[in-house]
Amino acid sequence: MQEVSRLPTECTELVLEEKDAADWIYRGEGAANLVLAYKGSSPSFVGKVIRLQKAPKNISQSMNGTSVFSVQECLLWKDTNDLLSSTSKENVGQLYSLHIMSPLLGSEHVDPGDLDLRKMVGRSRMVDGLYMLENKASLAVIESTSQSSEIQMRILVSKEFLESVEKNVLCQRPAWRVDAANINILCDSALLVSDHSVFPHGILKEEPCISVEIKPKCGFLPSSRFIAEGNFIKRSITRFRMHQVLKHHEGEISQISEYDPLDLFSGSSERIHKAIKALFTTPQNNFRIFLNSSLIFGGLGGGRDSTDFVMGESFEDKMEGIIRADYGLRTASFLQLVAEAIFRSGVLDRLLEAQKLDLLDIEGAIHAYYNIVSQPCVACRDLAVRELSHSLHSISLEESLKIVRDYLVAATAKDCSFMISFRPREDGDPSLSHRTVCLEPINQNFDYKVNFIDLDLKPLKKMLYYYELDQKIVSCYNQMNKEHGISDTKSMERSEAAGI
Ligand SMILES: O=P(O)(O)O[C@@H]1[C@@H](OP(=O)(O)O)[C@H](OP(=O)(O)O)[C@H](O)[C@H](OP(=O)(O)O)[C@H]1OP(=O)(O)O
Ligand SMILES: Nc1ncnc2c1ncn2[C@@H]1O[C@H](COP(=O)(O)OP(=O)(O)OP(=O)(O)O)[C@@H](O)[C@H]1O
Ligand SMILES: [Zn+2]
Repeated sequence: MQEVSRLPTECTELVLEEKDAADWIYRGEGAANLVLAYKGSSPSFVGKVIRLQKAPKNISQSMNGTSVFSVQECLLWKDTNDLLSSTSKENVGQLYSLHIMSPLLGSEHVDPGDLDLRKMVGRSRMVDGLYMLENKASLAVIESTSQSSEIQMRILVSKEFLESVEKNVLCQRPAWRVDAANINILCDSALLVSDHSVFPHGILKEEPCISVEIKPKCGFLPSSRFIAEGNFIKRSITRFRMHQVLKHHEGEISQISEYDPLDLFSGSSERIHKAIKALFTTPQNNFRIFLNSSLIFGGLGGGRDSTDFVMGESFEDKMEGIIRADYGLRTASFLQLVAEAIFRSGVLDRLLEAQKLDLLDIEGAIHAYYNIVSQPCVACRDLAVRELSHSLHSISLEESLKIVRDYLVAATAKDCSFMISFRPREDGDPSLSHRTVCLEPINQNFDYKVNFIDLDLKPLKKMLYYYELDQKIVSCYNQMNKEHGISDTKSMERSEAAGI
């Protein structure tokens, strides 16, 4: 607690009011949050984005409303520092990202920031070597070793600010996102985080920064012994690829993605390159590119099925002055650069390990879930499943909690995204503040950094939904295979031929 007294005591409260709304512009959104970037000049906000919670219009979509922990969730996360004692449930996401996801993925890739602590209000305390500054709606978490930086913090937002922002961004939001949810205007705070599409101070120095956002999804094939025989296809085709078939079947996408997560997570530079090229061809909501924070490629707001990927002039033209390759070669060079940096960073190795915490697959974890909620197991209504999995219903509560906890952590790792940002490095620049990668064919160096985004806690009550969706994905895939005369064996042979 002593060190905390070194922190400034005279603080000014930060509240975003209606008059501030014009300074915040639409950056993007997912199912649960809407993100705004700052275009004003206040030093407190330059280089930041705010993440606002959304409120689903349809109650059945409100799975993410983790405003209150259930009794079982309290059991699940009881050993996680501070998660349950947080004064505001909105802070849970931050603590989860800090205490659970950051150690798994590497703290250097999880939300570094440089917000001025003097703007922080409220009381402070120290927990496990971390400064926690907190008031009713704000929380900053600062590593005790950190000189001047925070990780992320909440700021207060007025209802009028939210209403005004909601109006301003409406025309930029994809219609299907507008239909699904609005900004939650009952929320009185927002998460303020570093804008990962720029380098710190990049805007002020006017250096070009090109940033790629990738949602890689699950990068391994499950091998759990609890997978039912009828679902064996899961061992040879990724969930992503099977889910594509379902999405296509349901008209959610008009084209099957060429991307296969197994390539991206393969650890082979050639296959990573193949994955990046496939993502560029069929970006869906898995790939977008920003130039100086503006989207230049891919769908805004989690575009599901954009066919018009490039905004304005061609991507090749946009790379002029950034990639020093001849006209016609810049796009290919850039994709090679992205692949090379991902390969060298090793960042996906850690993400894959986190995803693999899902040891038993949902077909195993679902039984542990029912042990925890003490309800009749829905999966065991099927006799064959009951026989295969009966051992899971005799394990201890602690074992069940561990299985489900690990499953949910893995679910976050399977759904998060990362942003990899590049800025050309001046020849002869001796500073070594970031990692550097060289685009060999043209001998051009770039600084790069990698940051994970969307490391939210998944609610326990999603387990049944996960089980049902999994069954739906597999049965749709099997059905399509049957209709097209492709047997499981043939699918497996194809996968093997593709080197999977
Ligand atoms: O189940 P999935 O794989 O479809 O993942 C959902 C994502 O769909 P997609 O990546 O397009 O297939 C989905 O993304 P979109 O809304 O489709 O862009 C969400 O990320 C969802 O998470 P949450 O409900 O916001 O916590 C994701 O749900 P979780 O399964 O991660 O809980
Ligand atoms: N820190 C950040 N820096 C820059 N851009 C960001 C940042 N956080 C989010 N974004 C942008 O905002 C978009 C939506 O954010 P995010 O993925 O956190 O939403 P979400 O609703 O939690 O997503 P999901 O649908 O996966 O649950 C991202 O796709 C990204 O383009
Ligand atoms: Zn069961």
